[in-house]
Amino acid sequence: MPHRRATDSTGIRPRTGRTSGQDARSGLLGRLRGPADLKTLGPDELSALAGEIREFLVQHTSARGGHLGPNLGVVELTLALHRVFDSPADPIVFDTGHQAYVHKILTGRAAGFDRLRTRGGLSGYPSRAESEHDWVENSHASTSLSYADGLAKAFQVRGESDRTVVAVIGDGALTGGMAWEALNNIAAGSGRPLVVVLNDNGRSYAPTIGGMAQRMAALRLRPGYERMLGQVKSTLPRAPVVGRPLYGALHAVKTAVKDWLLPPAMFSDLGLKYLGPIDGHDVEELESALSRAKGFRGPVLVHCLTRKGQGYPPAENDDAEQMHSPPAFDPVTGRPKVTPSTSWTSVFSRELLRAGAERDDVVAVTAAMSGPTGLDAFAAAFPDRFYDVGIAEQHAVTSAAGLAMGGLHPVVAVYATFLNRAFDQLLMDCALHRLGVTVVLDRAGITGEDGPSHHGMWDMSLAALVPGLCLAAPRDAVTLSEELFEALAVGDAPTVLRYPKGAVPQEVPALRRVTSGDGGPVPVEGGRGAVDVLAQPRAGHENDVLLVAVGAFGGMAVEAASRLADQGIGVTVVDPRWALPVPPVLVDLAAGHRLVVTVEDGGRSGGVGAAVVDALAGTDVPVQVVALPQRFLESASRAELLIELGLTAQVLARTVTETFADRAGRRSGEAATPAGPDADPFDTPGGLSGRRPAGEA
Ligand SMILES: Cc1ncc(C[n+]2csc(CCOP(=O)(O)OP(=O)(O)O)c2C)c(N)n1
Ligand SMILES: CC(=O)[C@@H](O)[C@H](O)COP(=O)(O)O
Ligand SMILES: [Mg+2]
Repeated sequence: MPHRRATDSTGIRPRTGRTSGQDARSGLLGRLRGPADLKTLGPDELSALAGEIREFLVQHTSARGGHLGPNLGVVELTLALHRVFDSPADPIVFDTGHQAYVHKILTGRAAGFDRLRTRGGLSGYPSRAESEHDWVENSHASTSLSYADGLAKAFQVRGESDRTVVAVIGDGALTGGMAWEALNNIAAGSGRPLVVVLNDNGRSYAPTIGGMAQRMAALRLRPGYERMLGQVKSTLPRAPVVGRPLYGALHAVKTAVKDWLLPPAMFSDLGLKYLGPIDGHDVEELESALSRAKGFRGPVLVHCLTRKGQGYPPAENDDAEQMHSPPAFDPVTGRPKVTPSTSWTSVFSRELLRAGAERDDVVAVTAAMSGPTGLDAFAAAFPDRFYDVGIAEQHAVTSAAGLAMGGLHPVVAVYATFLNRAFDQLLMDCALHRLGVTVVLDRAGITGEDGPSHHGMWDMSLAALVPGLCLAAPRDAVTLSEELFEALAVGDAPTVLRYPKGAVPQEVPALRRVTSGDGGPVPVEGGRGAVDVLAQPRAGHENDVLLVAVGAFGGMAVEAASRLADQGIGVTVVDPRWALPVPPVLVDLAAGHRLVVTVEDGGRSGGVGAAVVDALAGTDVPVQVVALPQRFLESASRAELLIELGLTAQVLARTVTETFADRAGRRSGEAATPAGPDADPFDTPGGLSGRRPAGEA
């Protein structure tokens, strides 16, 4: 349904120059202390406020990036929500939470946007520490309806029948299976006041896929629907003219006419009352529908048609993603402020395209993120071998198992943190059946400003649990290409590749590739099992330290080795390439060393370091594991967090120096670090976090 473009009434006139919290204190925004202040505003003030909010959003996301498109699309919706419901008594749960900036502005946090998504600043997602109005911090999609179902049941048990739970879920998030598990339960909760607000802008990043999305798109495009709706609406006098009661009655007539014309079978067949579709940019219409929904005192779905990027032409006209989550950009043109350097994602995209051209059994699967994971080029070149399954990682992995059973080699590209969703599918649907499915994990390790539920720090611990699964962590573009093609050569086990967010580092060349140890040649299948030596010590120090650098930390380890050589400590740096399971040749290489140190961009519990400790348990070689602490890491830039956690060449060198001096002679086979999963590896002597080595700034 083509929306009245807000630019007609609230067109954004972005100001150039520095943004400042000052604009949070000017105009209507400046008078806003909290949701209660909204209830006194009239239609014209609301329209003006919507315009101010849009301008505010553009100014503040342009500084450091952020979820501009989604938030521009929910300005009127969020205004109406806070005018109809009484947050926080009535919980408003935002699915994924990336579209909660307006909610934050309306709940007294506008001034904090100067430091949006910065270390210690305003989170880009709801934050319970920030406000009583915030409920869910997890940014993984499709969870809101389950939270809402639980909250509604809790209020029922506690006899708090005057409270209404509201869940705001996008059409994309609604493609997640968990959402339908929840809807099935919500629909049965007749006595529980729960309003599901479907924020339907027709897109995740790209247009939302699937039969449901097609059905809902039809609601917008149905011939005559818009005209009919317009005619019915135009006969409908505005509330101030006839008074709310009559307006409400006439509105009910209009809705009944629509329902009759467009019975929303999807939801009503579930037993869920359905209101809509509503113009998601008409505050008056939204308030009327939401008020009716609130009055229903049971489960009801309000279907709001919105537009991602509404009111800001660069976002409206961004056909790819409608500025879903742009990096810092020029507020006037919408163009990125910085031209991105070659990213891991772009290298993967290029190499997968090459694989697709060489092999017609290679197919690609995305969970609604073809752009961010680098599948767009493959999709354009091989549209019949590309599948977007929606925000449905579980389905993505098991349908890939089906693709493999059918004789193809699927490549499933997801962000590392979202693989958590599909662990059982990887374990039981892929590995148990010994299927050649390749999962490529972008944003592995510390990601940055998206905070704790986005850091990709769990994948190696999960992968290590899966019998038969092989995980590779490329250290640069060359090894990404090698290891991708090695993965595609594996037809009898799942393979995983993982690399971090951002720019791919300079090539880290190998001095040599070791495929066998003292015990004679080690079976190296298609590259798996071979280990790259990246640096080796001067004569006479060959057995001092073996530094096992996983993936993108290869370059840092080589630099640390150089620092250590200056201190007379000999370090052999190796990249295990296929890091899980631990290559046998690595065990051979470790033998005889006075100390083994592992360093990885992943959680310490059950990661590569833990696996190396296990592999060397029977030897007399002490092992120091350097990894991410097993806790939820804050939101900050990747660079800030790496420095804060001591994952730099300088601190790594100091750690090795301390450990070497202090522990290299310890009793046989004992891990140099207490390997308890909750022990913070950085608190060991010479540890990294909390206590910095002497002389560290
Ligand atoms: C489990 C999971 N997979 C993928 C993502 C990445 N992601 C963030 S927002 C988004 C699109 C959400 O679309 P929708 O729910 O329609 O919200 P909109 O952005 O359109 O407001 C995706 C795929 C995620 N947050 N969680
Ligand atoms: C909310 C969400 O999950 C995504 O939009 C994510 O924020 C994008 O992350 P990148 O910016 O790293 O692609
Ligand atoms: Mg959407």
